[in-house]
This record gives sequence, structure tokens and C-alpha cells, in this order.
Amino acid sequence: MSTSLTGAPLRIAVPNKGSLSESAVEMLREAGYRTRRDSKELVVTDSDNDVEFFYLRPRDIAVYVGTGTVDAGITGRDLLLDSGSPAVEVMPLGFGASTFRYAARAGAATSVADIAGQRVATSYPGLVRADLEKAGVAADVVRLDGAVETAITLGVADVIADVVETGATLRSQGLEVFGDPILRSEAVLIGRAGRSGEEDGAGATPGFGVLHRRLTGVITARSYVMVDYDCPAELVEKACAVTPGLESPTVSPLADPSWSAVRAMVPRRGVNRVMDELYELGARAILVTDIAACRI
Ligand SMILES: Nc1ncnc2c1ncn2[C@@H]1O[C@H](COP(=O)(O)OP(=O)(O)OP(=O)(O)O)[C@@H](O)[C@H]1O
Ligand SMILES: O=P(O)(O)OC[C@H]1O[C@H](OP(=O)(O)OP(=O)(O)O)[C@H](O)[C@@H]1O
Ligand SMILES: [Mg+2]
Repeated sequence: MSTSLTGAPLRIAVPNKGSLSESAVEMLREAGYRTRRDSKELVVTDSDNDVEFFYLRPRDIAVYVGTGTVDAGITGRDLLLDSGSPAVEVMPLGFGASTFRYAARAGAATSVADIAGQRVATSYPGLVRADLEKAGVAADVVRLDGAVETAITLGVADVIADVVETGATLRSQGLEVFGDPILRSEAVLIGRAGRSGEEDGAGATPGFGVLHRRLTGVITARSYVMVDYDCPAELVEKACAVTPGLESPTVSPLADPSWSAVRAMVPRRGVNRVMDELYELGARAILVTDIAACRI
């Protein structure tokens, strides 16, 4: 079924490599879109959904969306902000989480103020300049393409500012983070400025609202499970308070009128505590199943 009856297909930019690529492609596949079969494919046409996918460098995606040549993209919040592109974050996607932080040799600095007059190596000069400016600190920003942790070892910089996930790369170079995190990042869906997000409003590219709803559906399907259980009829009200669902739980009669069946969506995290609570209340045959897909 086509999501747009008129006009050009929706153009979506996807990271072609790096930390975000695999999870972004997996999310689009779960959302029912066609994805590339091998890593050399740069453009994929999904005519069933009236969408074209462009596999681009994650750093370039905000630039393409900002100029309007592509309608939507998946990239990191840090890359979006660093680019200075007018593209806007539409929704977080729940993967690729990291912090963006200053680091130096142990004891060399404790706050951003200590960077004054020093050299800061980074692949994200836009983010770093903005943070230094906000703090009123003057320092030299040295732009490097990657592996910035080595810049201090090689004497190119006194301080670095980089993506930190586990901290293993920093530790390997004898570095420690200092100061507050500059940013908390994760993968985000981005669109052009003025994009309302959920709706295909007047002037919006057809299909954008569908993309937004589908990705929201994937996140919901991942973060909720379906819980079914049998409950003594007189306890249904108390049980429903434990599993209120999104709108309201489904309550159905059983052949034995002294029992009811209850069905509700429950956040995946904490579902075992919910099951324990239901059991203690008197519910039995408590079953938990994954949700393959949903539209909320
Ligand atoms: N452990 C991680 N290492 C690097 N980036 C991460 C990590 N976890 C999440 N990210 C996010 O991935 C994005 C950067 O992607 P990536 O590092 O793959 O791009 P790149 O540096 O341009 O490419 P490459 O590293 O392949 O040269 C950023 O949004 C960053 O926050
Ligand atoms: O805290 P960690 O779990 O160690 O992860 C963070 C490291 O991973 C990224 O490097 P990447 O592999 O993207 O290489 P790059 O520096 O060349 O971009 C990032 O730039 C850090 O160096
Ligand atoms: Mg990288």
C-alpha cells in the first residue's frame, strides 16, 4: 500500500556506517521499510511505502536535511547540534546513547574554567565552541577527524572533548573526564525546521507522519509487553489498578463466572514486579508476551 498518492517519495537519510548504522537499519526494518541488502548499496527505493533511503555518513545527514534535499534523517543529537544545521530533532530513538565530555590527564583540570588558554582537540568543534562561549572561556579548538584521545599523548592538545560511552577509550590513554557533561546524546529522528512531528500538516511531505508513527510504534513495541492473566471476579478492580494499560485493560468473562481474564500492556522494565504483585493479589496463569508491532 502506498502512503502518498501524489508527489515525490519521502527521502530519508540513514547512517551508512559507524555506531548508529546497524541499529538505525534494524529499527527501519522493524517499522516495515525495505532496507539495504549489502553495505555497498547507497540508495534503496521502497516503492511499497513510497520512500527513498539514502545511506550517508552520519555527520553529513543533518546537513542534507537542513538544506531540504532530504526530508528526514536518523543521526546523533551531538552531530545535529555540532553541524549548526537548521534541521530539528523530531523524536529520540532510544539507541546510540552517549555523553559528550571534556577529558584530560588526571588532575589537570576540574572544570571548564581550567581550559582557558589551552588547546582542546575535538571532532565536534561546533559543540565545543558553543560550550566554551557559554562558559565565557577562551581556548584554542583543534579540529581532528577521530581518535582524538591520542591528541594529548602526541602533544597536539592539553584537553579533549569527545563522545564517551563506556569510557574505555579514555582509560586506555590515561585520561579522565572533568566538568559537567556538555551534552547527553542518542540517535534521533530529524526533520526540516517547522516540521510538526506527528502530523502530515499542510505543506508537509506526505509520509513523514507515517514514518513518525511507525518509529513511535517500534519504540512502544520494544518498551512494552502484553500481560494476560486470570483473576477472581471480585479482585478485578484491584488487579486493574496494578495493570492499568494505556487506555484501559481488556476484561473478558471466563466460562467459570467467578473468574475473569484481564489483558493489558505493561512496561517491559518492572514486569516481574507486576507479575509478583498480581500473583500475591490472587491472579493466576499470568502470561507475558512480546509485542511485534503496534500503532498507539
Ligand atoms: N561508543 C560510541 N562511539 C562513537 N559514537 C557513538 C558511540 N555511541 C554512540 N555514538 C554516536 O554515534 C555518532 C557518531 O558516529 P560514528 O562515530 O560512527 O561516526 P563517525 O565518527 O563519523 O564515523 P567513524 O567513527 O566510523 O569514522 C554520534 O552521534 C555518537 O554520539
Ligand atoms: O567510551 P567508549 O565506549 O570507549 O566510546 C567512545 C569512543 O568511541 C568513539 O570512537 P569511534 O570508534 O567512533 O572512532 P573515532 O574516534 O575515529 O570516530 C568516540 O569518538 C570515542 O573515541
Ligand atoms: Mg566515531
